[in-house]
Amino acid sequence: MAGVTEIRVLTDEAQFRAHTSVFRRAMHWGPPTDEQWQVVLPSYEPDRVLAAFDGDEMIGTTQSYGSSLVVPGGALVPHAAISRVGVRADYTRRGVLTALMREQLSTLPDPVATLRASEGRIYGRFGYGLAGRWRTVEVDANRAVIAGEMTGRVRMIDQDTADKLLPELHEAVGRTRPGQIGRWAGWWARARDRKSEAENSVTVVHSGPDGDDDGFLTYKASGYEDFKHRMSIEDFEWANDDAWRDLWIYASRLDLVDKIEIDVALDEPVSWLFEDPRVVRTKDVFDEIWLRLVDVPRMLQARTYGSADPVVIELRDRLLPANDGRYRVSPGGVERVEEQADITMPVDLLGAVYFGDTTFSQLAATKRIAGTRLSDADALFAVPQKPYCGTFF
Ligand SMILES: CC(=O)SCCNC(=O)CCNC(=O)[C@H](O)C(C)(C)COP(=O)(O)OP(=O)(O)OC[C@H]1O[C@@H](n2cnc3c(N)ncnc32)[C@H](O)[C@@H]1OP(=O)(O)O
Repeated sequence: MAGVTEIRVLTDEAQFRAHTSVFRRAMHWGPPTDEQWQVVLPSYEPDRVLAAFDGDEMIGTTQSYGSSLVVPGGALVPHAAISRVGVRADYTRRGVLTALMREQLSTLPDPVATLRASEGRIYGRFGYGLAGRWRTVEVDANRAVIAGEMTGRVRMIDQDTADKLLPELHEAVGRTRPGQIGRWAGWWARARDRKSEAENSVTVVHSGPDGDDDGFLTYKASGYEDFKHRMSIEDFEWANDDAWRDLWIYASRLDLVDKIEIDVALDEPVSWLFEDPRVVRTKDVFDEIWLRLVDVPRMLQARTYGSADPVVIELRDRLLPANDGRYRVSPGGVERVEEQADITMPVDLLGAVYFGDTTFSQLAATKRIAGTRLSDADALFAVPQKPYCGTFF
């Protein structure tokens, strides 16, 4: 659509509302009502909203939310959460999204971006790699026995208290695992609204023996049948193993609950909690984090590495050529070099291995990358914990 599509930064509320409508239409949803719009508005952050225009008509959208991201080793880096990507159905497959992505990536203030993809084939070409997945598990609550008692205390809080406490608790306990992100004001506004719609949404907070709050759980029940419910855990964060285990004890001992459903990290050891590990069944594994390394040198420096001999990676980045080049990765850090490369790969696949959800050897087996010294690269990028975000946007 060269020559017709113009990308503009949107600045006022009327444009933001049109932006939401164009995106929602692309998703086959209707425009927001006045009431819905009041909930959506706080998610529009100045300088982060882009739209494609054909003359005066808005035909495509994208935006980002300012956030933070935990990388392997525990550092927190500024992060753009990308959302509301849509192109009007009468303008698709003419390069509108390509123009939006180009502009967005070249103007982002953050060194890294992530998104949740509606389809698996859209974002690789723009340098996003599938970097983390979640596992949906179902627990048979009737047979779910956890031996022993709680070490701390769980208390139920009302909605007003949750509105104040959860953002603070998330800052304190919800940004420890690689892949977890800071939540922005608009995210909390949507979460509050969803909870007020579901009148039976409940939040409990955990405190340890010292009395300090160190975890929380938000859940709701549905599907009442034969006096039993299905319980969905919608938000669950903790600072330590005791808080995690105590909150699971609470959930598994709730009366009138038949099944518990929750999305967890691939390596969360839920089955080991229960006397009978078969009470936990994996229903699905699905992609969660699509990661775009925007400033590759900075992001490679931000994470830590395992011990192995150094490896030189030659990187190609079609949309951000400043990232092109060779990087020598060693346990002590990363530097740009001119020497011969061991492994050659595009930026989306560097995103895929960045959190350690997949490995260089696995990608080489599929012929997606080529190279030698793959096991050294695997050891350098190996992580003790699988990535998981747990914040949907
Ligand atoms: C983070 C989020 O918000 S996820 C939500 C994403 N939005 C949606 O799914 C809403 C419905 N879909 C849409 O709005 C549009 O189809 C979009 C945004 C996915 C794509 O927009 P388009 O303007 O058609 O993309 P564009 O024309 O730039 O396509 C670039 C390339 O990607 C390919 N492509 C685009 N969308 C898809 C897709 N859904 N499946 C497969 N290939 C695709 C195109 O074929 C094209 O390939 P080419 O360069 O080899 O010719």
